[in-house]
Amino acid sequence: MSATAPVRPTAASRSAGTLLDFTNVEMTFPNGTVALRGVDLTVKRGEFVTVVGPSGCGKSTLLRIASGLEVSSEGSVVVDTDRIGYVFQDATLLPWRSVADNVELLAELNGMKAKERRAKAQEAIDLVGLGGFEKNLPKQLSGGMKMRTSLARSLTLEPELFLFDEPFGALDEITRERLNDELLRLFVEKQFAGLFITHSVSEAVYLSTKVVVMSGRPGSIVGTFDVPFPMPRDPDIRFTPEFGALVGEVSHALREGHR
Ligand SMILES: Nc1ncnc2c1ncn2[C@@H]1O[C@H](COP(=O)(O)OP(=O)(O)OP(=O)(O)O)[C@@H](O)[C@H]1O
Repeated sequence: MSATAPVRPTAASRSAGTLLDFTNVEMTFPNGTVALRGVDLTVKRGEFVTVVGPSGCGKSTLLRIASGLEVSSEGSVVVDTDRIGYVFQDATLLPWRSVADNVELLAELNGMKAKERRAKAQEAIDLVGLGGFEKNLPKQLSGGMKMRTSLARSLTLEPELFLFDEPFGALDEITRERLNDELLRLFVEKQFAGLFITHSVSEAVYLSTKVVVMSGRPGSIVGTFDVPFPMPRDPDIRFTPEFGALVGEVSHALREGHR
């Protein structure tokens, strides 16, 4: 197989509710760096899939290929939706725009009419708990509030598939845990499918219906773990022996894949 941009799905994958399907995906950059090799990955409706792996193993590359920002050099990538949300490591807010105007940006770029996008933005702002901060500029926000603004901006487009590139990595633990709970609430309420990147194994297990472990570069998948805990999740689940045991198993696979 040769370089492939994302393509539309077949009837079979559509009926299985598959939104994203990677088969034998490889990524070699023009400078010869092989970032991904033989990656098979699916994300279906109702799933929240988290990818953990060592630094530089190709996690962001995988997300960029899923979003269409990058084209894989080998393999097939099938994406069954146009409504893709993307939240980056950095909130990427425009410093001169207020929270409300930042949240409206994607809808504005997509040509949504002013009245509709204002209503959508306000709904998204309320959903992420930023009501009352609409007029604030980014410099007047905490790190957590910036990420909430970034989340709200993507929510205005009502994504079916939401891609998250380690969005909470720079936040303190309390804020991160709070945002994990907010994200789970949104996942249950808005019913998007998620593909989430993190370095934190406990964050991965807490958020996900499935955790995928990648090896060191070139990244390939060395383990897949179904997470059996029901949604919505009780934050105290983190302190149960079952949760600890699964975190242990994923951590073990991560260490093995990094040898
Ligand atoms: N445009 C590019 N050209 C050449 N090499 C690249 C390019 N983009 C990424 N790489 C390389 O590909 C590998 C994977 O990068 P990527 O950012 O996907 O890793 P990552 O797992 O997300 O890393 P981290 O966890 O540190 O964010 C790295 O070695 C990186 O240097």
